[in-house]
Amino acid sequence: MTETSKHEWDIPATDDSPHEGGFRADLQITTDRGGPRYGEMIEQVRSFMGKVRYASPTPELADEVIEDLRKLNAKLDTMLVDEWTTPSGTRIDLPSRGNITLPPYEVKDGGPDGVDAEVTFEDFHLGGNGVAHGGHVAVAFDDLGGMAAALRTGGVARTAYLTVNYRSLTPLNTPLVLKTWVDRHDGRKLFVKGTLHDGDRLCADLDSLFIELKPGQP
Ligand SMILES: CCCCCCCCCCCC(=O)SCCNC(=O)CCNC(=O)[C@H](O)C(C)(C)COP(=O)(O)OP(=O)(O)OC[C@H]1O[C@@H](n2cnc3c(N)ncnc32)[C@H](O)[C@@H]1OP(=O)(O)O
Repeated sequence: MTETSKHEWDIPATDDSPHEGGFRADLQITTDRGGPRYGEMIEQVRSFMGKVRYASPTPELADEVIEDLRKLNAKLDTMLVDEWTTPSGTRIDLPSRGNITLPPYEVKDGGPDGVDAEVTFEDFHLGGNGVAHGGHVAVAFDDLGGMAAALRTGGVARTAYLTVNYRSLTPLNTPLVLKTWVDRHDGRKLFVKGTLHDGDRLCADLDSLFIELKPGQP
């Protein structure tokens, strides 16, 4: 483990919250980790990734960018922590909880009845012909579908299946409305539905099953 494991947010395992596999029952949600400008840092990385998708650098510029990135990677190498203590994924004050791997979304409303979010697929999420890659649409549904399941049960659920029906093209750089809700709840099984709209136009819909995890389930 790295030096940073000594930080106060490194939560020890307890009988109530075993860490072997699965998700931690008491994963701490904070807005402190990463500092006040962590969101800006994520934004810069997102912007960079979008530019990489479209840039055609000269060999000289590629050399420069490689050197710059080596330096940035070396800086972050000094600050690596485990998945439970990184701010990425728990910064609920930031779009997509500060998780760089998700398309940026803002939860407008969320509770046991479902989640209402605004998601924007950016240049980085380009599939082809100027519209979003279907895989990124599925990622957004997976996370926000999982959130609807989690808010219903108060525990963490894992995707058993996820069917996305692509009904029309999903534009980039446009705020879209993504809704998910638990359609049926049967024991540990949560059947979650969802929709993605650009204004009145349905871009995609979701049919999925999430299974509530048992404590310590790998
Ligand atoms: C603010 C913070 C918010 C935080 C919000 C954060 C949200 C993040 C969400 C991200 C979610 C992910 O991407 S999770 C990563 C992607 N998913 C995975 O890797 C899952 C891999 N698969 C598994 O781990 C497992 O197969 C499970 C956990 C899904 C199920 O295994 P299990 O727990 O042993 O349960 P099992 O007995 O098999 O199944 C329970 C019941 O479900 C049924 N079942 C299981 N799988 C299926 C299936 N594919 N299709 C139909 N039915 C199924 C079984 O028949 C059974 O029904 P019956 O006999 O009881 O009737």
